[in-house]
Amino acid sequence: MNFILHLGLGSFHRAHQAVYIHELRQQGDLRWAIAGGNLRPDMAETIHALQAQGGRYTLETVTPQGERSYTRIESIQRVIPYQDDLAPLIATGADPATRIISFTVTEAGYYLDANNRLDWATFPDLRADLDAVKDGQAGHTLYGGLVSILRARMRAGAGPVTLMNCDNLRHNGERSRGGLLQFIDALGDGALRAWVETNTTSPNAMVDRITPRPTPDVAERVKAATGWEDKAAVMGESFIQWVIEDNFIAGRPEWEKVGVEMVNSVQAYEEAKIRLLNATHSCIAWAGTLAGYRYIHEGTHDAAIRKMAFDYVTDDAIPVLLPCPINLEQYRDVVLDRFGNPAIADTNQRVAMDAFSKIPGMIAPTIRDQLARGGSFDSVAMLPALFLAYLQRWHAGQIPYTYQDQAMDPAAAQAICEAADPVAAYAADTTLWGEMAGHTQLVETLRKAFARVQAFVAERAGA
Ligand SMILES: NC(=O)c1ccc[n+]([C@@H]2O[C@H](COP(=O)([O-])OP(=O)(O)OC[C@H]3O[C@@H](n4cnc5c(N)ncnc54)[C@H](O)[C@@H]3O)[C@@H](O)[C@H]2O)c1
Ligand SMILES: OC[C@@H](O)C(O)[C@H](O)CO
Repeated sequence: MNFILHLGLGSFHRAHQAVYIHELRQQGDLRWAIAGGNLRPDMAETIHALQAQGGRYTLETVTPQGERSYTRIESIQRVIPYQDDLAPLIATGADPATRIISFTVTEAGYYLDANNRLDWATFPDLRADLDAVKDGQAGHTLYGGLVSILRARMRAGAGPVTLMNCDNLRHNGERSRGGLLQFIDALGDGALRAWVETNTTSPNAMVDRITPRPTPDVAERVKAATGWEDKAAVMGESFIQWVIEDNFIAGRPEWEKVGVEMVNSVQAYEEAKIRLLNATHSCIAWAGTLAGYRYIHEGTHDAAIRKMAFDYVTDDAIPVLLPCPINLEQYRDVVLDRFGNPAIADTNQRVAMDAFSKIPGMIAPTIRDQLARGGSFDSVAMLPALFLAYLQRWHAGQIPYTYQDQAMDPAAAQAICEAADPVAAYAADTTLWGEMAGHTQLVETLRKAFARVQAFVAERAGA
């Protein structure tokens, strides 16, 4: 049997990649299975539960009409519990039966700046990881972890392996490969660099299925529907899509038999997904939080919030994506319908997170493209303006949930909020804006957008 070693055994992997392999196995193709674990000591309870359940768990899916279905997923054949030296993960990665190493480590797990350079200055944990790997310890960022695994694989002569990124990141294969090679260069390991260049490929991919953080009621519904006491149940929308560039150096599952689109270039799909779905999702989460909503579907059904999202896509995002083989107006409408499904009950908390990675990765590119073509970017500017208002609430301790942001420097965020001119300070932040930081048109457009956001917030406060 061939293995995919997956790093980052979160909800999304279990509602997406694991489902496709499960479906292949259900068709009788037992040639591939998944081994998975985390690079960090998080989700200990879920990993423990998964291990106790032999890697099996129930997936609940919900259609736009609210119909629910339950499937017991059996493709994760090996659950690798976390240990500090990552020895079991490294051993699995160095096993010749492992032909693909895939990963979901969140958008914040890549540490790249707008020029695709590793941002050592902003992310001290990256430097700490490099030092740990230099000292012969296992790395715990994606790059340090992969170096530990790939060095062991090279030494074991275990052969080529595909590195498959499944995160929402533009050019996700290429960019994470670039980060990995820079990390190896910083280590000064020329032999590993040469081995990686010859023995690995990194296909780009677009992944899609809204997968909320499972709440206790998922397990309750699973129990009621199946009788199974499942401590690792997940839920997602019925919609699912995966488009992958067909660039696998050591073989791959016959994914096309279960609906995966294998293509030469994923670019049109990823741009549509990142700009029309992910950026819009963040818009609704930030605006929805400011308006006092808890769930994404509530903000989606609020006419003012829906208009901000619709105008952003229509006025500013679609024009810079044309020409495009995808019908982008239709894509926009389907996405808004998906967000509006109350049965998904996805929270603003999950979607609002990691803005300091999502703004540069998902929103700034549209501003950059509009600036380059001399176009207006009033509608897209509403998104970062919403986040500035959100950040000010966070600073005032008024966000009604914990805001998580791995890329945010709290001191820099505090300085923005306390500045005499917060808009100018925000527009000057290089983590968010790269080379556009401080650009006059950026400052002025953000200022106008922020005034509109303040009017929206004031109106809601008075309502
Ligand atoms: N949930 C969705 O709707 C969805 C849909 C499409 C794509 N994705 C992608 O999957 C990612 C994870 O989503 P999820 O729902 O599984 O989240 P999750 O919180 O359930 O899991 C996050 C996983 O990432 C790992 N991780 C987090 N930060 C890391 C870091 N800095 N270095 C190494 N590992 C790290 C954790 O160990 C965990 O395994 C998203 O950030 C996104 O890129 C999610
Ligand atoms: O925008 C937040 C994402 O996690 C989103 O749920 C996902 O990308 C949908 O595929």
